[in-house]
Amino acid sequence: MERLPGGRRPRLVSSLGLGRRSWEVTLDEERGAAGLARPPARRNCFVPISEIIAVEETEFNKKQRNIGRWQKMAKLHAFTVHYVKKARNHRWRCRDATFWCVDEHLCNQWTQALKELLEMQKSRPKQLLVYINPYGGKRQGKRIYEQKVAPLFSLASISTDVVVTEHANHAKDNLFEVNIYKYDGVVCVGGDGMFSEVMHGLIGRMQKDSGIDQNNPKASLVQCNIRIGIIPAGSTDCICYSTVGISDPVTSALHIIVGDCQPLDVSSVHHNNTFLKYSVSLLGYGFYGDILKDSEKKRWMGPMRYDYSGFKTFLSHHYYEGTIAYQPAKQTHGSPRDKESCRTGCYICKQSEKQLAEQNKEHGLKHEEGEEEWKVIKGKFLAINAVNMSCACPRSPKGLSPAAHLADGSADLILVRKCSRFNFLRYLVRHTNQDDQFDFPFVDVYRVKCFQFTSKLSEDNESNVMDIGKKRFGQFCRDHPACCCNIVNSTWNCDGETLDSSAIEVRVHCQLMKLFARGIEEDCKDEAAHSQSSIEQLL
Ligand SMILES: Nc1ncnc2c1ncn2[C@@H]1O[C@H](COP(=O)(O)OP(=O)(O)OP(=O)(O)O)[C@@H](O)[C@H]1O
Ligand SMILES: CCCCCCCCCCCCC/C=C/[C@@H](O)[C@H](CO)NC(=O)CCCCC
Ligand SMILES: [Ca+2]
Repeated sequence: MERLPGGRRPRLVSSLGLGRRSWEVTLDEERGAAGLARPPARRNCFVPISEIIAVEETEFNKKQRNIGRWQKMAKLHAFTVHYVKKARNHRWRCRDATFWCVDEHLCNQWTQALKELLEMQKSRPKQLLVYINPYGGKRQGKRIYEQKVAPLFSLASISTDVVVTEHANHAKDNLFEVNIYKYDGVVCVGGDGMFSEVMHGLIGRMQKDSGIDQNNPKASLVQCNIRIGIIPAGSTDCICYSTVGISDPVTSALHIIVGDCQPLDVSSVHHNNTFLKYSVSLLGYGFYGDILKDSEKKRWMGPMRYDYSGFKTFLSHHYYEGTIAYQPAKQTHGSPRDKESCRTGCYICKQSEKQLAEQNKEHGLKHEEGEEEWKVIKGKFLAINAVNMSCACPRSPKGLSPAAHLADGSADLILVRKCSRFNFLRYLVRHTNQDDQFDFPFVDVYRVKCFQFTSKLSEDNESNVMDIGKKRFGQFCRDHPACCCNIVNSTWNCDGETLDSSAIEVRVHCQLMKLFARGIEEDCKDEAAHSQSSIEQLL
């Protein structure tokens, strides 16, 4: 085909068959879309090129019958376009449309042009490294990958190296050994814990290869440009749900195929200049730490373990004393009490991206310590939750902090002070409905860029190292036996992994890594326009 200046193809407009009818089909490179219209009524629809999964020549007679007289008159030539169909609740599905015509040359011209345009989608992965946790969630990871995901990858001509993990940390250790640079992305099939493993492997490997010491809490970490794709097959799947809007393996596979990219903030957790963990979703002490610790003993229950341990922990109603010091995130434009949530193309996250690029230009990788003041809060808390993202999941569809941003360089620090069981239940119920969960006198929320926490017990231990009599681990408050003030420490729940250290230092690293996702898309308000734009509706 002849090219226009700049190498572009002229607009391709042809009369092609689809189903039993003839359509005016357009390939508009400038608009980045392929569309079809049916004269004279001109009902039309367009599919963005970026949402076409694959194009293939089709043996017409095998696939399509019943198109009437055309089939008898001449040999028909056909090609099939596989594309993304957006359904309700952020669910994506793969649909196909087979176009036919009598002119073989025209058919080849269309197939060729579409294939070339797909080749030009440079953000699409060609080679992926896949880790499957066969024991995550309901133990369906392998089946989900083989039946729902692998066929789509193969349709999109993505080649894969697949590792089914044999033990915990298998994926993480493996990422330090393989040549990760030959892959366009790493896919984890499992839950938040499996994602965490892959993220630790990738971030750790990047720092190792760049000579950066992860034990230094002030180190500026090297961004990881190898994207991670999450095929949800775990118990909570909070990271997938909060970044895609649904926990659905086919939807996630399609986001990987079309090459979506969503930057993500990562918090580093240190104790005494020793690196402990990274966190992207929930870093929770008290309620969520205790649930996790109890539920780990009941892994055999599958996802139900969280309901069982959640109920038990709620009844135990333990609170913990400690001190939190934090630096507010002054550079971000939002607030945790905003009514707007982080959505695809989020303005606030875009601003943070610009700031980050400017900072890197000015200081390179050198970390500039801010002069901002530290705020200090002492108290008795039922829960201390720091979230880098909303933490929406099927159990809590708007999450623990509905206005938290995926990539603004900050975390929301939620402090739930000692209160009655009834009030705590009211707070928990608001995780699941539309009411404002921060509108309680015993709940405070701050947007922070870093914080430190020291439990009362570790403060006491530090100041009275010699006074062994004061270390009464495992006992309850002697002064008030019925007060539920537990003088043992709680545990940190770090993205679903336990962390026993009760004195930690946390810092948010803006957009340290990237996912094959695009954030949650705005709901299509105009349902009529939405349905009109689907090929199925036209046929
Ligand atoms: N082959 C394996 N055998 C045992 N444990 C494994 C294996 N592969 C991975 N793991 C570990 O299993 C843990 C839990 O896995 P995963 O996150 O997939 O499921 P989950 O805990 O049910 O879901 P969620 O994290 O969403 O609550 C991870 O921390 C991971 O390190
Ligand atoms: C009476 C109704 C009360 C209902 C209360 C429901 C509250 C649900 C909130 C869920 C918040 C999930 C936050 C995400 C945490 C993940 O990083 C982590 C790893 O997967 N999951 C858990 O710790 C699992 C945590 C599960 C807690 C139940
Ligand atoms: Ca954030």
